Amino acid sequence: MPTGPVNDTPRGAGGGGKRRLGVMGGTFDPIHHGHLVAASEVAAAFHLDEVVFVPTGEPWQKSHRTVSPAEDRYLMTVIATAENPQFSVSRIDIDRGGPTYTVDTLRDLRALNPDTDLFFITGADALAQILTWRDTEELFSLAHFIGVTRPGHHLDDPGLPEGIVSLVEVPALAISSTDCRARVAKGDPIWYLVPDGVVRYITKRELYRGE
Ligand SMILES: Nc1ncnc2c1ncn2[C@@H]1O[C@H](COP(=O)(O)OP(=O)(O)OP(=O)(O)O)[C@@H](O)[C@H]1O
Ligand SMILES: O=C(O)c1ccc[n+]([C@@H]2O[C@H](COP(=O)([O-])O)[C@@H](O)[C@H]2O)c1
Repeated sequence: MPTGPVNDTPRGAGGGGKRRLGVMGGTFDPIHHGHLVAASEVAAAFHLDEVVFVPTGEPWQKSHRTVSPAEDRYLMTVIATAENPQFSVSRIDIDRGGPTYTVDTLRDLRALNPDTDLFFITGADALAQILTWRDTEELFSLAHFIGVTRPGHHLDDPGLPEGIVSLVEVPALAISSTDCRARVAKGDPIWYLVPDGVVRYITKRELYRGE
């Protein structure tokens, strides 16, 4: 359930039966069970109708490292979410091209989904960086933000305007994409850290072997 020092009631709650769309943005290189559990928990706690996973095009704050091709990250995200009728995947950030800014993601999703309240889901580490994102004033006007707990990171409101962020405790899964990539590179298993289909896709496409 939502916890924390901030207002737990999203602005859209009870807002005349509007559709409630969760947005899970990420590089998903690869997608893992930490992402899926976070989205599932927030969907339940905030009575979301759907959660759309949005793989980044070019994640500008990860420019210090090589990111796998967008099509591989997109397909892994589709494979991982395919069985859940509440989950979908959007190509908007990939197809827009160039560096990915969440303000563009949310603007585009607003245009595509009239009469819908947006809930952007972030882990504690991403939330801590949010004031460094592009156009934060407009960003915070487009969605309610939901920060979720993540092992190794402290979850706190980093100073968003009042009522914009809710903090939610989710089951602790100490999984990161970085660790999954390192495991594949070393020949260690990633079974049960990522969905089975994603393990098979990584093997088929020989991702992460040379890292
Ligand atoms: N284990 C986890 N628990 C909760 N939230 C998570 C977890 N892993 C990632 N997230 C959140 O999911 C979103 C997308 O994360 P991202 O795709 O960058 O995965 P990552 O594991 O952090 O990747 P990397 O290790 O390559 O930086 C971010 O908001 C991040 O905080
Ligand atoms: O808008 C920005 O400037 C911005 C900067 C860094 C990250 N983000 C978004 O935060 C989400 C998680 O990013 P990442 O890099 O942790 O995968 C993803 O949707 C990114 O597009 C957004």
